[in-house]
Amino acid sequence: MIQSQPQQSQFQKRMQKIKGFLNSECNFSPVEETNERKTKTPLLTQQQQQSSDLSDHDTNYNNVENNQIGLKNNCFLDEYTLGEKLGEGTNGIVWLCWSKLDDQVKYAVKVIPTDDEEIINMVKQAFINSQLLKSPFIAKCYKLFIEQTKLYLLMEWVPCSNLETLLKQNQRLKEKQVQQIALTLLKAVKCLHKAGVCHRDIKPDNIQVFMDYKIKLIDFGVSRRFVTINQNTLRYNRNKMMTITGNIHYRAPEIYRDYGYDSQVDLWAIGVVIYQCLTGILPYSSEYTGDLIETLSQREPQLDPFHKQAFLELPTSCRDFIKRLMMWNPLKRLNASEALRHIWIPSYTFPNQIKIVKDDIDVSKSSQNSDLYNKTLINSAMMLNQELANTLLKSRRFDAIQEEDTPKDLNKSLEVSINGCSNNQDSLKQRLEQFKLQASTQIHQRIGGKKETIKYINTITIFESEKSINEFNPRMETSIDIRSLHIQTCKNVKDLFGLNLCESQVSLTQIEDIPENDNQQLQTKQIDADLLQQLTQFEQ
Ligand SMILES: Nc1ncnc2c1ncn2[C@@H]1O[C@H](COP(=O)(O)OP(=O)(O)OP(=O)(O)O)[C@@H](O)[C@H]1O
Repeated sequence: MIQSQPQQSQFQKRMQKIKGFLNSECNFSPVEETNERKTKTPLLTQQQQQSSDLSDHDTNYNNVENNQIGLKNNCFLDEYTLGEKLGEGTNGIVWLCWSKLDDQVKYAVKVIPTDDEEIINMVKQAFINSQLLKSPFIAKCYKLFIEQTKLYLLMEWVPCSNLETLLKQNQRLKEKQVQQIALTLLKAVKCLHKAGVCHRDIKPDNIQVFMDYKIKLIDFGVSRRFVTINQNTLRYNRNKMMTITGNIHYRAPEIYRDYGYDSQVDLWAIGVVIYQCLTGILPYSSEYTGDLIETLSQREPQLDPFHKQAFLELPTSCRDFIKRLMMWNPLKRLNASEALRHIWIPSYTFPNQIKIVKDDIDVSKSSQNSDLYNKTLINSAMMLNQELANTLLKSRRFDAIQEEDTPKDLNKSLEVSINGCSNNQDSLKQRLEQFKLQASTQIHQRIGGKKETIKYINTITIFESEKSINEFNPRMETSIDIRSLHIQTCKNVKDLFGLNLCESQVSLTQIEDIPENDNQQLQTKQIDADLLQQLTQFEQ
């Protein structure tokens, strides 16, 4: 269609402006949103401001080559052919497509009809945010074409259904399936947050689920960069977000607070998604939006969802996990890394072709299996520290879970006993003391307001090891041989962070879900002999 002269010049002007915007060292840093409250629909009305003194965190936009943004005269439809419709969102339709030069590789393209500059900037922002992310669990965005009345966002095609469709078909999913969804979703969000990006619209529609229940996160339409670096001071800023956005059923309560919110809102949304997948119901819902907003705006935690029958039927560790993700207070809520270490999240799976690098080993997972733990993985002081960190993390979170009731017994104690090698007893003791101090400080700060002291760790005892350090790891001077990690609780503590401790002296590896109708039985996982052998080889 031939444009009339005035329209053309207006369009050209706008393109000039956008080009200038893009070329000005590509400073797209999202900046603090205005303090003014805005309740807006995703994409259509959200406002973003520019700030010149803030630039991007840990990545520069030079990575985002200009040719990825189709600002030239090239039209999307000159280069790509549209196929079938894949889905429809509030702001546009998603189509299958392929390049005219190579029809073998398929893509998905979101076509957003608009000539509103604000929306153009928003989509650009979302596109740029997506460029910061490299995760197998996040759908890639390849190119953005900005044309006169349409935007074309070219993405990786994720050939599977979304979680919303799955839930419509099945209502509830099996625990194992949800565990896999949770694991991969948390990995996606961990990557997102590490890059300083908050998704802000995690919901079943935006989660594509494969046959093996691994996911890919899509739609960064309302995502926001919350970490920026101040060029003058070279210090990182964590910017609070203010805009009320995302689907109301997945919105964290702090979104309705005046002091702003941070990336922890994504963790709340994951908690809601998991709750919904396992119970078939939404934790907070109402016929009237106003009622829902009122519930979420309450200062005190609204705990009704945790008293619903469908929720109470879930296994203890699962309930514990959901509660920790749905902590009213975002500071008490697990972050993505912490959530990945929760006992409900399945361990890393070791595929047939085993390939492990040391950094990949999540020590906390090894603690779920005593053989694996004792024989192969934990053989350095560093790892011991990490293991203790996990113990303490859990202890610390024990405080957090008390959101529901006030602790009955404030004198609970926890003893961590480590079998260590005599050579390194002194340095080990020193490290542990230091660690203990740090831990108690943290706990003290956490509960300081209440002027109460809950002691989680009374003593850390180191026992002589049966074997000498050299037999295990001759290369590392500081390494120690830890035969097992024991924690001892006082008599009253039977249930720590939602899990049964059973005996007075149990290895962390033996903490398992409380079995139905058998509150004292201890279950230990059997280790796969092949896996153990492969891991042992790796250690050598
Ligand atoms: N990369 C993709 N690969 C395959 N299908 C996709 C892809 N992106 C989106 N879809 C499909 O298109 C549908 C619409 O996606 P879109 O992101 O536009 O909207 P939405 O997230 O459902 O809604 P809204 O934009 O209102 O939040 C999705 O639900 C999904 O099924």
